[in-house]
Amino acid sequence: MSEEPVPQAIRKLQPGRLVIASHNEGKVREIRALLAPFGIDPISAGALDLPEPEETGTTFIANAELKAMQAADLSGLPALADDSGLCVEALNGDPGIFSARWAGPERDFGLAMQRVHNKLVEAGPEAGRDAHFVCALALAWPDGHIECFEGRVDGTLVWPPRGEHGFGYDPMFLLNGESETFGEMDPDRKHAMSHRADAFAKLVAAVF
Ligand SMILES: O=c1nc[nH]c2c1ncn2[C@H]1C[C@H](O)[C@@H](COP(=O)(O)OP(=O)(O)OP(=O)(O)O)O1
Ligand SMILES: [Mg+2]
Repeated sequence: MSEEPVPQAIRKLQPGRLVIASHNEGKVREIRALLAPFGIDPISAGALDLPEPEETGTTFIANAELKAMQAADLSGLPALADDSGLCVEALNGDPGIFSARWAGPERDFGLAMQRVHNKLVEAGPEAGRDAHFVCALALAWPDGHIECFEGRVDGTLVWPPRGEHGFGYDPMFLLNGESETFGEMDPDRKHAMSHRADAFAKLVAAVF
């Protein structure tokens, strides 16, 4: 069996030598699963006790960049950050970059999903249920070099939420063409077709 050539960057990303600049367990789990086929076993920002930066950016990319740069700076290791969110067409893209903040300080996504639903009810019966997830990934190197990639998937919102898998808004998101919400889907299936998988494929194509 012939071996795949090992590209330059993957040699630099040695096991235990990449930080996932996220404090969200659900995301860290998904990013670990996406990196596993490359033999990369990353360290999480939480395990390194890195602080959670304030997300002052006005775009997903800007927030991913600031999280990745801070983690690379403080750890001296390459750092991968993810800034993501749910954008609802009838709500002009809300909650968007504020998706985590809609869950309040307790990060209660039952509450966040209820808020989305309430706003759609307020918007009236003609407001559609179309929505998309966005994932911006930023890979920052300790020398200051940074690379960014954005992924997206389109779907519709269901009510009530369905399923116990995943995290965040997964139980109310139905990917176009699917019958199970991201919350009902087997995690491997979600990892293969999510916005995070889309962004990750772009990162792999460019970096690895
Ligand atoms: O696949 C997903 N399935 C469901 N919900 C999702 C997903 N991807 C992002 N989301 C929602 C929830 C999350 O909390 C927020 C991201 O906010 P975002 O600031 O990027 O992440 P976060 O504050 O949870 O962790 P951190 O900034 O430490 O990476 O969007
Ligand atoms: Mg955040």
